[in-house]
Amino acid sequence: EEFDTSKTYFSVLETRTKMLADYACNCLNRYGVCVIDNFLGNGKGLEIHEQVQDMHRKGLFTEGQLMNSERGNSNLKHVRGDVLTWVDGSEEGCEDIGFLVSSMDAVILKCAGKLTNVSVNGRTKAMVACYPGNGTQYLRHVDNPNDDGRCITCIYYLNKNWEAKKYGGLLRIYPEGQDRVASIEPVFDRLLFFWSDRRNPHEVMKAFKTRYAITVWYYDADQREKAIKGYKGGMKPEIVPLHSHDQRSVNCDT
Ligand SMILES: COc1ccc2cc(-c3cnc(C(=O)NCC(=O)O)c(O)c3)ccc2c1
Ligand SMILES: [Mn+2]
Repeated sequence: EEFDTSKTYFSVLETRTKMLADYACNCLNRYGVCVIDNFLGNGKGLEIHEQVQDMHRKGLFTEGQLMNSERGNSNLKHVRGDVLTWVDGSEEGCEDIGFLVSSMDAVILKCAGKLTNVSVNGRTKAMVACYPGNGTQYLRHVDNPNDDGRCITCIYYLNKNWEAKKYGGLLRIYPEGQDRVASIEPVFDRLLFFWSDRRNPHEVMKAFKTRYAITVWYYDADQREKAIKGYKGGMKPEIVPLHSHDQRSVNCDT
């Protein structure tokens, strides 16, 4: 009978997503950091890069907001120089970003029950960020220092032929209590997961070429519940349910 390629495609995708999830859980539980290269492949990666460049050209990026703690700093550019915009991936011209966050969700959904002390029940929208490349950086910080509910930072890099020696822009993570530094190049089609809390102080080194990244933060159900009750400012705990590829929003524990 007719060879059903679509079924084969989805079963291969399913198997690969499960394999990536197992790898991510092992790395996160053991090292607190996980790097996956060639996440979506050259074609899809280029489409996402194209959409982000279009958004940038249309002037949709704004100056990176500063958290209250950073506001005290007089020269705001000095703390962080990224410009950014938030998308949920359903907007006009953001379809490929939508595909990316669904692919991130698909991996996280398959991690259910296998991440130490974490039960993911949602995420932020996608933050599309650009370091303009005029020596802009992001000084050492912790994404979630005050238990605002975010447990995993997930970053997808879009930068073709990135050479850290020439363009800088390394992400440096200083895992708490370890004398090791993770230096991560923001290379095209690279996906990165790391715990968002104090276990992973990190910085973005000065970038001398336009540097694009798309980030989502995943929420832990319990921590977010508590954060909502005692909400005291900071990253607003707006939550997006996870979407697997058939666009149904599913809860991890179903
Ligand atoms: C209250 O509104 C906002 C709005 C946006 C915010 C964005 C960040 C942020 C945090 N981390 C990084 C980072 O570490 N990037 C690493 C890399 O690009 O390799 C980054 O680029 C941006 C933090 C707080 C925010 C608060
Ligand atoms: Mn950060």
